[in-house]
Amino acid sequence: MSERSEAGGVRTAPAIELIGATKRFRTPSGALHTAVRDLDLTVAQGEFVAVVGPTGCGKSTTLTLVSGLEEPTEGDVRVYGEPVRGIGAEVGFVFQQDAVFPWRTVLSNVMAGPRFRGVPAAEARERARDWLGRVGLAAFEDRYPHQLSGGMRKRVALAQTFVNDPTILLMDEPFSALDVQTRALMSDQLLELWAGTSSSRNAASVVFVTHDLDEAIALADRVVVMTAGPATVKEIFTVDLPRPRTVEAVRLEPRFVELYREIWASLGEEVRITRERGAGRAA
Ligand SMILES: Nc1ncnc2c1ncn2[C@@H]1O[C@H](COP(=O)(O)OP(=O)(O)OP(=O)(O)O)[C@@H](O)[C@H]1O
Repeated sequence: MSERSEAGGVRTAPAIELIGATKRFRTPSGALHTAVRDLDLTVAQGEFVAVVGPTGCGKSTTLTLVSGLEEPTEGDVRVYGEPVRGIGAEVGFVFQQDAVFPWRTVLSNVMAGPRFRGVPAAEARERARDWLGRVGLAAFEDRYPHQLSGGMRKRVALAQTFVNDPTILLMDEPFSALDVQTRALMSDQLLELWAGTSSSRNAASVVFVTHDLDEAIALADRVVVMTAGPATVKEIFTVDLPRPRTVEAVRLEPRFVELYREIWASLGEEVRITRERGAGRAA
């Protein structure tokens, strides 16, 4: 049996397990659409896994199964060895869209999560300020989201997520709306924040969905290639590049280029299948 951190024990189960997970949705016409099919994936505690796959194949649906927002139609989804039931307190999300409250200041946005979880205001404020410092926004705590750049808003979103001390981070194309340079800086910042959790008992495990194979290799310990929809795991590649990494430097390593070529051979085939099926066709 897995032990929970509240008991102070060491958890032995993997952070995430999807075992034969299948998800079918009923479409507006009443037909059943399979988004995820018989998917097996295990994410170890403290591991950073990137998920790549053709557009519409079922990557986001896979994340929603882990988050507890959706239940699998068949199969099991477990977090620390326990079946997922509803949204777990240990799970943090970062999506493509900003999840900031526009009417609240930066500080108030970052405090919102801990306050919602019952942390007293003074402590929540202290924790929020600590995280705003770590993401380089200490001087901006009184600003409103519309007064920030896209990259700064993303940093607020990261602070908002990490302040809740999640041990599972689900990230769905979190940086895709950013320009290339800001994106690289954000990726480095994410790697730093994630590495900062590794010395603690609650090392964070990350599942990072992206369309960008460069980003996937630069960030992850393993890259999971999904099939054309319905999504299932096609192949998993171990990224044997040393850490700490910075995304701009790691891209120049010969091993990076080799990995890119190997993974693209697998991913490109699925992208072609999806294209041949034609945009918008339901599988
Ligand atoms: N709630 C839902 N009801 C019906 N169909 C859904 C629902 N959610 C997702 N789908 C369908 O499931 C399939 C997979 O969608 P999903 O968003 O998981 O793909 P994705 O790989 O994340 O896509 P993208 O790469 O474009 O972001 C799509 O065909 C989508 O239309």
